[in-house]
Amino acid sequence: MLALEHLSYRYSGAAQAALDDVSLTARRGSVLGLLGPNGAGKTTLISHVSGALAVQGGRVLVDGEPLQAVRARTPTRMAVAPQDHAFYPMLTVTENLACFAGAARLDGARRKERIAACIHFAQLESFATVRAERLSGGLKRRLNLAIALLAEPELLLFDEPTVGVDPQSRAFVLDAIKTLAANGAAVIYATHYMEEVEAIADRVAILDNGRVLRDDTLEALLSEGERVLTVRAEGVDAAMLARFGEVEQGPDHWRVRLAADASPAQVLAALDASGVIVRQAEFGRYNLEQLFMALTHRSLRDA
Ligand SMILES: Nc1ncnc2c1ncn2[C@@H]1O[C@H](COP(=O)(O)OP(=O)(O)OP(=O)(O)O)[C@@H](O)[C@H]1O
Repeated sequence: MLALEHLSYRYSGAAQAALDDVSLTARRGSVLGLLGPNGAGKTTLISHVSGALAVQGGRVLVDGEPLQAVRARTPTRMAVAPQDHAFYPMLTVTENLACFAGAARLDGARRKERIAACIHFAQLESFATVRAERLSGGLKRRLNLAIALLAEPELLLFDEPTVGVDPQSRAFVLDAIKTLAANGAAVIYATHYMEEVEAIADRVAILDNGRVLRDDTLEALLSEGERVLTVRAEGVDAAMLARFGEVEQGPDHWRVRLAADASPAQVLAALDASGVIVRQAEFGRYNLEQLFMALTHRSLRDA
């Protein structure tokens, strides 16, 4: 549904591009997890789709048509649940929804029906008459979600919607987003929590320094791990390992992404034959965190 093609963006005065040749697709019925540390470019990317930033280089297409044209004709086809709280703190939950329903040009019976449906979807019934400023962090996020859903958008973008949220609301928000995709929406979910991406995304784009390092199905990214051998040993050098696959040296270990025809047993036998004493060897799956570290040489949590 949404296609970003070679999108590049540099903030005025910035030394580095915030987005550098980013190409990605978001499909109906699917969650695209946008995973990257602070400063990776997630918000910049989302701001393009929300219309907050004008395209400098590349294209943003919705079903093949330029985003700007689609937005001008049907502005409510897409919605963003931003990182910040996007509501009026002095108004109650229902008053906020009524206000945003007006802005989305919903009226009459449909307006009433959508407000009730969104309150119900975000499970905010007990808080309908509570002023937004008095809600907990988790409830505020749920209000953000309810507002984003008012006009039944086909494309939904979430920017770190669970930051500062209690575990119960976090689980609720993740489930709700999964349901929206299952009902046919195209969802982009930006976060730096890889466990959330593992929980809800069908496809994952790993973003760092404005560039897409990987873009693949979650399954494909996770299955890469079956071919990774980590070794802790004295006296190893890269040349001993290079013929078995791609070699990386960590602070106290060597990691080999095994080539298709290499097995962990072959590597260990070769090290043994070279007189290396292996202290520890580990063969297993990459999870997203390890994949991220392998790609960027830093941790997602510390980044
Ligand atoms: N208004 C701005 N002016 C100049 N540079 C900016 C501006 N907003 C963001 N940047 C820079 O652009 C890069 C991408 O930032 P962006 O906010 O898109 O990243 P992010 O992945 O959303 O991170 P975060 O989770 O911290 O919001 C960063 O280097 C950031 O410092």
